[in-house]
Amino acid sequence: MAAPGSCALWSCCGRGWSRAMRGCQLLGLRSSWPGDPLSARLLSQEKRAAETHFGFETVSEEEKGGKVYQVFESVAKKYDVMNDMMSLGIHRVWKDLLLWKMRPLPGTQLLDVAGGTGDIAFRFLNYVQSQHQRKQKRQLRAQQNLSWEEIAKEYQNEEDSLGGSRVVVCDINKEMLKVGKQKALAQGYRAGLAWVLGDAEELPFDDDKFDIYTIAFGIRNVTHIDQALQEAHRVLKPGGRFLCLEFSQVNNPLISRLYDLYSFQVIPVLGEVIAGDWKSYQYLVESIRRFPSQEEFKEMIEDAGFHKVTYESLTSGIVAIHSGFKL
Ligand SMILES: COc1cc(O)cc(C/C=C(\C)CC/C=C(\C)CC/C=C(\C)CC/C=C(\C)CC/C=C(\C)CC/C=C(\C)CC/C=C(\C)CC/C=C(\C)CC/C=C(\C)CCC=C(C)C)c1O
Ligand SMILES: C[S@@+](CC[C@H](N)C(=O)[O-])C[C@H]1O[C@@H](n2cnc3c(N)ncnc32)[C@H](O)[C@@H]1O
Repeated sequence: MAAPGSCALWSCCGRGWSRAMRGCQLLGLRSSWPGDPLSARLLSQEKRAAETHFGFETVSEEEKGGKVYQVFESVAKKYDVMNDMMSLGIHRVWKDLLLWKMRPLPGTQLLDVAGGTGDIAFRFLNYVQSQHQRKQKRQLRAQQNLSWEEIAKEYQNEEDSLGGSRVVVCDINKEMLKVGKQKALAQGYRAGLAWVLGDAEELPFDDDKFDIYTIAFGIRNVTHIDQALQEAHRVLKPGGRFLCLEFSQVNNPLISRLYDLYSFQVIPVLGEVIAGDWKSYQYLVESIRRFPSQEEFKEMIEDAGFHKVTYESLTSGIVAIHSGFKL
């Protein structure tokens, strides 16, 4: 396996330790010796608290990052085709809806975390480009006496065709980014697009930098969701918006039965047949069941400091889009 975002794993272990220390400090135990009974109890509680889930499996927090890395390293090349096959193309509609909800303005600086192979970024670039072109056409129509050279010049500046908008795709997985970059090249996306290797829990960006933060089908895989939400809050400018598209809780009992059947009986089989990878797709369906409900996730977003948090369930709650603002 390639180095699984080695810095991310280091920082994960480091954070576990520093959290334990911070907990002791808050309890006024800074000078206590790990050998005394109270400290030993606190440390063993900390050790238990450091367990988490990888699908239905209980694993240590340190292990989870590496396992998630392996999943996406393994599926990267077949990722896009799998999504179309498994969802019969429905994931495209969900992603389009995320963009329609976002309605980015000219000049928007977007950070797409866990951006993988670039689906949200490409939609963003299409959206801002078509908005900009519409505006440009309106302006050119209003200026009747321009020469053809002036008109041609308006259309030629590629950077400017986005009206100053930019998107940064940030993902922890080298293989997913590699597929994304190849796709961008093949589909002609170049201007206004950057690819950054980074962990949602420790974003490599300054404070107050972006207008919009998106995370689509990503947050479910993160070890410390609360930490990722705090990072989203940190990197957004005041007034900036958080948008998350993620699997959620189905609210119709009949659809829920069919959904379970499809998820557990069909998806891993498709994973095996198309991508030669049953386990990764078993993890996908298990991780979906482990993810908090719409209301629970809304509270987590509020706890991270976001305001005006709302959500919209799509396709009977199979997925939901959560939105919040940094004020
Ligand atoms: C490793 O981690 C991952 C790997 C990835 O490739 C992707 C992700 C993240 C995910 C995305 C980027 C989104 C795209 C991927 C998916 C949507 C796959 C996950 C799918 C589910 C958990 C199930 C829900 C699927 C859908 C809503 C798509 C529509 C599918 C159907 C309508 C099923 C049609 C299938 C058949 C007719 C085949 C025969 C099926 C059976 C014998 C089983 C019984 C099933 C049914 C009778 C129908 C199932 C009905 C539903 C699912 C309910 C649909 C409800 C409505 C349309 C309202 C990643 O993390
Ligand atoms: C299901 S894919 C979603 C990709 C893309 N957003 C989409 O909608 O198609 C999940 C992505 O989350 C990434 N990921 C998992 N844990 C992460 C973390 N801690 N930080 C950043 N990205 C992470 C994976 O590498 C993977 O590319």
